[in-house]
Amino acid sequence: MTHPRPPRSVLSRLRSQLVVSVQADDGSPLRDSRIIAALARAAEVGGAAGLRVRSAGDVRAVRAVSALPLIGLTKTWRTDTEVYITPTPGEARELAELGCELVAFDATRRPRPHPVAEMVAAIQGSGALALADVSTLAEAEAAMADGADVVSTALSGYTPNSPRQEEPDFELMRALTAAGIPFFAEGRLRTPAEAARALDLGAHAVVVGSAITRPDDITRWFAAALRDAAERTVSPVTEAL
Ligand SMILES: CC(=O)N[C@H](C=O)[C@@H](O)[C@H](O)[C@H](O)COP(=O)(O)O
Repeated sequence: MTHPRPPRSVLSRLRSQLVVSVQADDGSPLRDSRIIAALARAAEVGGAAGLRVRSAGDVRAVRAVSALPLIGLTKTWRTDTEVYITPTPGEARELAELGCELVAFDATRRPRPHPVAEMVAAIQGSGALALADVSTLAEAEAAMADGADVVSTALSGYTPNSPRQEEPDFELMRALTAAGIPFFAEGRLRTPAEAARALDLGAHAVVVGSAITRPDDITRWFAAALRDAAERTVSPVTEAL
């Protein structure tokens, strides 16, 4: 059976908009589809124009409460490959068939179970747009040549080929714009100012996850900052207590 691809107007709907990634990691107390659906609704109420959601179960739960465009993905860790974001055509097809307008998949240049072109064909053939998660400009160029509709900077900092850094990869954003490649800015965007800067650098849309939907991580950032500060100074007033 062939599926019509969603109109690319989904992309125009997302132009210059905020997409919220609503994911809970394994082991997080939030890893429950009902909680993910509530977080997704909260993001929608706050003004998100799209949602990025992990797993078929979470996609079903979010679809039931929101009509926003969905970017679906799976995270499947295997021993034979480092590729874990939607590694197989079967997973991609399931997400598209559940109604995700876009399916995100790892399009990095590492040993992979399925070629990028095969993933793109599976996604587009099931009626969704193919969002290639990349870590470098070269990977983005290759993914576009293989037919991807748009790329995301989601994997910069997480592959051997990309710089590990605390900041979002603004350099990669600049390079993608210079190369004329449409991209979603994603990864380590922590503040509204950083999100706005990504748009200034040419992002089509901006995807924010942890800073909005991972309170466990946000707590870690605050706790670590306080630990560092406490090592620097403790006020004598406090010391006396
Ligand atoms: C590297 C990887 O596996 N990224 C995942 C991709 O879906 C998610 O864990 C991130 O939360 C998402 O990319 C948004 O980024 P941030 O949470 O930094 O705003």
